[in-house]
Amino acid sequence: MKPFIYDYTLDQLQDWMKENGEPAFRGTQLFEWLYAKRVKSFEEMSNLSKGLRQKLEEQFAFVTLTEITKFESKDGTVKFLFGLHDNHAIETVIMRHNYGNSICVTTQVGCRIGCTFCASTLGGLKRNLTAGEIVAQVVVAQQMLDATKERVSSIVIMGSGEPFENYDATMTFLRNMIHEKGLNIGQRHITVSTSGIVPSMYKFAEENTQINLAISIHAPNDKLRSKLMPVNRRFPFEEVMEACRYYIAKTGRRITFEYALIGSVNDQSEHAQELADVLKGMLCHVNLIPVNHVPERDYVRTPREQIFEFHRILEKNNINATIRREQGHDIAAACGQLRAKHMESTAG
Ligand SMILES: C[S@@+](CC[C@H](N)C(=O)[O-])C[C@H]1O[C@@H](n2cnc3c(N)ncnc32)[C@H](O)[C@@H]1O
Ligand code: SF4
Repeated sequence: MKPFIYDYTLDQLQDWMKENGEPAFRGTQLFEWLYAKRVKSFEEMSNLSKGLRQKLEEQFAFVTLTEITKFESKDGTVKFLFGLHDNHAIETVIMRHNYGNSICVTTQVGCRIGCTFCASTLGGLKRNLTAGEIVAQVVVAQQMLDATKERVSSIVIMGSGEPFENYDATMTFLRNMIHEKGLNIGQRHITVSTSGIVPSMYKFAEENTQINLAISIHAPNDKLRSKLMPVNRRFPFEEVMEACRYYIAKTGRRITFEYALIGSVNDQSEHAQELADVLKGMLCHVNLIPVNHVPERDYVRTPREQIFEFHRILEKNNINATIRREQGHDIAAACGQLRAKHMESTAG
């Protein structure tokens, strides 16, 4: 199979041009066609010679995603189920906010991490996405928004999969998203979320970017976290915290902790106090997320009053926290659910 043209960075495209007897700036032109003009074929790249377009066509594949379904929620959220060339399916979501459009991208087909509350991991990991398959999710979303002259203004890597277990593809994707000759998305408007893959957290601290880092913490201690997230046995709570402290010291940047509130499991006032004690003095923010119901799990949501109480305890302890506003609930926006349903309906 031919590699995807979106798998490459600008530098790599320039190198390819030079190796093929073309000046490096042709690589820049190609990059602009892909990201700034968002054409759908090599044929449309009118400032490249016919011979060069043919060569590109022979060596690279262009389209990587086919739309299986698209759901639109009342609040403007759009959820795509895309088919890949090998018949796997992935989800991508566009969320409309008053400050702009945010896109939630997927980095793997499924996930092997096994968090007990997450639909993405139900069938295990099928495979990593290539950088180009992650890029294409944003390009297709932007092509849809082009019709109404809107743009993707922020990106969250919070779809299915663990981005820090597909590190190189995720970094290539990020570099292409922030490039000024491409979609030029502000680094501070991009967030990568991890379940706490410690070696990749250290690596990310050295990348010298302004991209936000979010850690899915979901518990205030080692014991409870191991129950909810088996990955905690590989990278224990204290090691994750140590990596967070290193990241903050190295980058001077604030970390976001994501905490899904699960009724009577991790949502009691003692949990809030314990979390506050652990995070005291850290440059951080806590994002409280009422857990999305996953039919295969019997977790229930925390009652509203307890969510507010949890929030109050954090704030009283000077821990900056917000309760996440939910979007797309009416189309099962919870990550991985649309794909899980699709797999069920196509099985056998
Ligand atoms: C699907 S994960 C993808 C990124 C990465 N694998 C991670 O865990 O951070 C994105 C976020 O969704 C959260 N999440 C997963 N299932 C959820 C559920 N049923 N309800 C609420 N949040 C959930 C995760 O904990 C994580 O914070
Ligand atoms: S929450 Fe993230 S790491 Fe955990 S299973 Fe889901 S996608 Fe994987």
